[in-house]
Amino acid sequence: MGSARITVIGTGYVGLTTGACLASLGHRVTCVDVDEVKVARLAAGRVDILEPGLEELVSRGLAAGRLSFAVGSRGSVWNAQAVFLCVPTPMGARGAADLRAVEAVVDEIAGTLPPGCVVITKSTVPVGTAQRIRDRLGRSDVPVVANPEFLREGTAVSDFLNPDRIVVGSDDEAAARRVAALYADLAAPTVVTDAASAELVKYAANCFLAMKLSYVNAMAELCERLGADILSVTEGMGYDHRIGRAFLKPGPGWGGSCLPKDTHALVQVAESVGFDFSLLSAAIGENIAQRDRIVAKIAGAVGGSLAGARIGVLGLAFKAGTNDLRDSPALSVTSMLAAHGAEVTAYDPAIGGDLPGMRLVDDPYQVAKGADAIVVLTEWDEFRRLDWSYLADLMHGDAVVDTRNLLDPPAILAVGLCWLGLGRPRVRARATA
Ligand SMILES: NC(=O)C1=CN([C@@H]2O[C@H](COP(=O)(O)OP(=O)(O)OC[C@H]3O[C@@H](n4cnc5c(N)ncnc54)[C@H](O)[C@@H]3O)[C@@H](O)[C@H]2O)C=CC1
Ligand SMILES: O=C(O)[C@H]1O[C@H](OP(=O)(O)OP(=O)(O)OC[C@H]2O[C@@H](n3ccc(=O)[nH]c3=O)[C@H](O)[C@@H]2O)[C@H](O)[C@@H](O)[C@@H]1O
Repeated sequence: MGSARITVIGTGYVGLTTGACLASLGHRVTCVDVDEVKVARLAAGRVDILEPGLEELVSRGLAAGRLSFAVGSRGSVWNAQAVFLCVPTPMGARGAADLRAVEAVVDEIAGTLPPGCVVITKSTVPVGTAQRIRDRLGRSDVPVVANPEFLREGTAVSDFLNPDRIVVGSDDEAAARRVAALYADLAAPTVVTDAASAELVKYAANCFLAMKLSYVNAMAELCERLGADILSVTEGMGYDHRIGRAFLKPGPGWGGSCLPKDTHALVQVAESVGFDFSLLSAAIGENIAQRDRIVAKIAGAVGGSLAGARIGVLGLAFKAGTNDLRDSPALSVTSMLAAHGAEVTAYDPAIGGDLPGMRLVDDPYQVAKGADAIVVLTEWDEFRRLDWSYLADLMHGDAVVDTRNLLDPPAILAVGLCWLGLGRPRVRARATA
């Protein structure tokens, strides 16, 4: 397909990035959503999610006439050659993926899809979904192709345009190759396979990453108990090409809109075919334990009890570079602190407004006023550049709990504060030791 007519349904992180990037590759793209306000803002070139380069790409697409926005999918597919489904597939009952949005869209478009148009699942969907969509569409002239997306939030545009690989799977190989051709200009390694394998690649990759993180978080805990330093341990591991350096940073647990729901969904899919995926279940359990350990560490830093303790939190997003709070470990930790009776004041450079269980402020120094401890939960770069001497003056206590190992311990030590990282030796100022 040289320049194709494409409809993208769902304009969230994946849909909007897909639409804007495909338009930048020369395709003519209509992006559709049920949210009328969002569509109106996008049509005016306004992007509300924090994604470097996305707003510029949307503006360029609009100006070139290659990108447009519409409400409702039924009227937006009649002349499409390819329709991408990018709607949410959140965690549903017993951890399974909730496919109601996908099914609703399929029902809406079934009657208006032109013959030969390819329907593509870019949403993360369990094995068998492409087949179920085919059955639901009831259209022998409309092939369905699974084409999972691997972009990360915060780097969505650059990940989409520089993918490690493209995966396309269908029981109609020609249709899979037509979809692969949409990305020809990206010159990425391409896996052309059956639909079930393509669907499983996505879960296999996300769940592997989640297991790697649970492993490294457990290793950090072991380092603390054994007197080793996780930085040296992961450095030593990372030089092994079979392991690699990426995804070896301990933190307050892995979160976000995908790893948590996808791990649960795969455990559930395995269960449905009689396989107890205990390895993956253990990684999920380890992720819950990690949050408990962080809360215990903070309690220990303020003398054992959180009741009445004043905790200043730096960072709420599930990772730096995004304003997404979905399944953020930072939010679970802050709500656990509040549930234990702590008074939480929090700051995040990308988050404003009101959040339950905390006072949200718009200046990092305000979290320090009268605080017994400052806790770093998201690895925003700007926290490295804070004036720790000023923060120490504002604080009541002396503990800095750095759950991302982000800060420079000697700088904290130099102003008389105590630094506690994850899996690292505790650093305490000599005067207060
Ligand atoms: N967020 C991410 O980094 C990634 C997400 N995914 C997968 O992509 C899918 C979408 O995720 P996000 O983009 O994060 O979701 P999102 O929540 O950011 O956006 C989804 C959009 O779909 C719209 N929508 C819902 N029902 C609709 C309908 N019936 N018709 C039209 N629009 C509808 C919503 O209004 C919203 O704008 C999920 O399956 C997710 O697992 C895959 C890779 C990366
Ligand atoms: O399916 C998805 O939605 C996406 O899920 C993740 O991307 P994302 O959710 O944007 O976040 P990651 O960068 O993977 O981070 C996930 C969590 O792990 C944590 N993390 C990551 C790396 C690390 O070294 N340490 C660590 O604690 C992050 O803080 C965050 O809470 C995958 O990385 C993407 O490939 C995938 O497309």
